[in-house]
Formats: sequence, structure tokens, C-alpha cells
Amino acid sequence: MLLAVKNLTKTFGNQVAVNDISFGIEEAKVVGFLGPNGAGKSTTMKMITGFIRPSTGSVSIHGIDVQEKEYEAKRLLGYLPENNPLYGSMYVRESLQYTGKLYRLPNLSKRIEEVIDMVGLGDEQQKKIKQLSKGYKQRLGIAQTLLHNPPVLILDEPTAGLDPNQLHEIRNLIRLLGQEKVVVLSTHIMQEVEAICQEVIFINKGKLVGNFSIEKRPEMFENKNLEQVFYDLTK
Ligand SMILES: Nc1ncnc2c1ncn2[C@@H]1O[C@H](COP(=O)(O)OP(=O)(O)OP(=O)(O)O)[C@@H](O)[C@H]1O
Repeated sequence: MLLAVKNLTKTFGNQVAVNDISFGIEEAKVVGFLGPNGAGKSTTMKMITGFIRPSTGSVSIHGIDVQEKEYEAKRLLGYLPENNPLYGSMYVRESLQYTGKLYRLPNLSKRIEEVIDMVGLGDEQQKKIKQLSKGYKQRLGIAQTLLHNPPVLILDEPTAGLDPNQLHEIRNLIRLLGQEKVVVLSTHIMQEVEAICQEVIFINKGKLVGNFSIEKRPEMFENKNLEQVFYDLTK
């Protein structure tokens, strides 16, 4: 199993933000992680990536437990948090060098060239991060998640706030990445899910309420579109 999430629960005080969520992903694909505001998506993603500890439950990547073997597991994961924090005063390349050094990557310059090319940052690579538009900041965020070439990517709202052209390009990139990696992404745009995801996971009020392949939607939900399915599963 590339990604196995078992009985994950997170409580904050007396609020249960994530309530006994389990799922597994066996092969490279793009999986949409969907649910209303406050459903527990970001909290689940933070637990998957070892960013916060679950109250109970476990996550493993390629069989490596994220809590027990944090550093080993993190090498297999790329994480783009919501509102990805970046150092505005760093240059684009400098920030990739910094991330690459944290991972102690060999042949770092060559790898930086590759990811700059992959995410389409070429024309902006000489700039300082604070000079980049939102779309290019997202591209840099994705470049950072790709640098160590992990088999699992967790992307929290990677297309939020992008213009239509940037949306198109970032979606194409995610689709391409999904051919060789597990990509779990959260989004509120159902058209985006139809366009790039092979599987969806719905959560509502901290609980998993649906997990199915996009292909099966018509037969499972009487030809309802994904927005109607979203409404039915989370109302
Ligand atoms: N550090 C925290 N302390 C207390 N409550 C928190 C904390 N982080 C999240 N929560 C609560 O947990 C619940 C789930 O939040 P989460 O951010 O995971 O939802 P989400 O599905 O990602 O929402 P959105 O779509 O709005 O980003 C919310 O009620 C939120 O207020």
C-alpha cells in the first residue's frame, strides 16, 4: 500500500475535528479530498504528513509508519500546506537550494533545473519570492514538494486563487504527476475534480462519508453530477 490511513482521529479540546478516518491508496493516481469548510481535510492532511500528531490512529507510506519513523516517512512525502508559507526575501533558486540541502540531496543544481522546468518557473527563476504572483508562488510551493522526488504528494488547495490560465497549467501538471505518484489534493472546485482526479474521498464533520472512483459515479449516484453528490453526502 503506497498510502495507508488507519482510524485517524484528532480532537482539539472537546471538538472532534477528525473522527476515525481510514482509507488506502495502492497505486499512482490523483485523489480528490473533498468536503465542506471545516470538515477536517487540512487536519487530516497535516496528520498524514506528520505535521501534527493524531490523537489516535496511524498513517504509513510504503509501509513506513509516519509517527514511528518520521524522517524515513517524510522522505517519501511532499506536502504543500494551505497558504504555503515562503520566505519572501529569498530568491526562487535560493529557496530551492535551501529545501534541497535540508534533504541532503545529491546533484542538487541539476535537480533544481529539472523541477523549475517541470513546474514552469523558468521565466521567474531570477526573482525574489515576494515579487512572484500567487500562481508562481504556488508553482514554487509545488517545486519544493517535488525536489526530493517523493512517491506521495499531499497538496492542500493547490489551485486556490489562480487565474484561468494558471489553473489550466497547474491542473495539467498535477495530472502528469498523478501518472507516477499518489497525489492527494483538496479543492472546492468540482469541475477540477472531474478534470484531474481518478478517485474521490468525501469527508463531512470529521467522518469519511464516501470513497469511490470517478468512473463509478454515474452508476453509483443515478447520473447525478459531482456537485449534487457533494450536496447529498455532506448536507
Ligand atoms: N489547531 C486547532 N485548534 C482548534 N481547532 C482546530 C485547529 N485546527 C483545526 N481546528 C478545527 O477543526 C475543524 C476542521 O478544520 P480543518 O481546517 O481541518 O477543515 P477543512 O476541511 O480543511 O476546512 P476548509 O475547507 O475551510 O479549509 C474546524 O472546526 C477547525 O476549527
